[in-house]
Amino acid sequence: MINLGYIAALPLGYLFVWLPVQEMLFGPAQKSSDLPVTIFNSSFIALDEHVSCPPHTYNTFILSHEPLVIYIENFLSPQESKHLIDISEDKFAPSTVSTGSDTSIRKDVRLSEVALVDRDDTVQCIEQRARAFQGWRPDLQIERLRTQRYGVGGHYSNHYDWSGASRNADRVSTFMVYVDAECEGGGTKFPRLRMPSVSKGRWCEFLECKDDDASTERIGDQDDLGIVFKPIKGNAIFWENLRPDGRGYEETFHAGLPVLSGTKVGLNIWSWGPARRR
Ligand SMILES: O=C(O)CCC(=O)C(=O)O
Ligand SMILES: [Fe+2]
Repeated sequence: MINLGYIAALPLGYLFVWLPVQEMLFGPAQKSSDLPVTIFNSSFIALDEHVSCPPHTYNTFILSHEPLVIYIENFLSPQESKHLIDISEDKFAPSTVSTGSDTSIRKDVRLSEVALVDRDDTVQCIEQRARAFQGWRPDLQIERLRTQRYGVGGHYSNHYDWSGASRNADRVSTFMVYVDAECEGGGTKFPRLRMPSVSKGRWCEFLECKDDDASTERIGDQDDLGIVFKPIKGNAIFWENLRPDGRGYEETFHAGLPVLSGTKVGLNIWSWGPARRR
C-alpha cells in the first residue's frame, strides 16, 4: 500500500500573508510562532456570491460517524453533470501531486487530468450546496472546484486529502462527486473503513459487495475492513478529514482504483478550515 504523503496539488493561487488577513478569515491568531500563515486568494477559494439557485433534492445515508462519512445520492442533477463536463473539456491538464513544497507529475501515483472550472451560476450553486450541507459553517472556505478525468488505466493511489502541513488551515472535508461514470473499474476505495451492514437497505447499490445480489441471505453483514464505492453518476461521498482536535483521520486513506474501460470524471469539493489546534 502506498502512502507517500501526497495530496492533490494546490494551484499557484495561494499566498503567504501575515496576521491581519489570517484574522479576517480564520479569527485571531494564537501565537506569533504560527506566522507566517498560509491563506488563500480568490483564485483559490470560492467567495460566496449569493446567486439564487433552483431547488435541488438529494438523499443522504450515513456510512460512518467517526470519521463522519455520508453517501449522497443525486448530489448533482444530470444537467449539472453535463454542464460540468462541457465546461471542463478545454481546460483539462495533467494532474500533479504535492509533497510539501514540491509539485510534480507522477503517473505512478496519480494518472488523470484536472480542470479548474469557471465559477458560473451552476458551479456557484454547487458550491452553495456544499456550504449548506455543512451547516453554512462560517469557518469553512470552499476551494475552487476542479473536475478530474480518468481514461483507461487512470488511477489515484492511496492518499489523504488533508496535508497536515499547517497548524492554521487544512482540507477539513471532501466531497468526491461522480460527474461521469461510463466506465468499468474506477471505484473509490477506503481500505480502513468498515463495511456497513448490508443485509438490509441499499448499500450494495453503492458499495461493492462480496456477492452483488443483495437479496440473498448469504451476504449478511460483512465485517471485513475496506470498502469500495462504485462510481455512479451524480452521486457523491462526503467525509470529514480532520478530528475535532484538528488531527487527520487515518481512516480517510483512500484511492481512485484504475479505470479498466471507458471514462470516469470526478469533482473535488474541498473545504478549508482551521487545522491542528493547540
Ligand atoms: O477518483 C477517485 O475515486 C478519488 C479521487 C481522489 O481521491 C482525489 O482526487 O483526491
Ligand atoms: Fe482524494
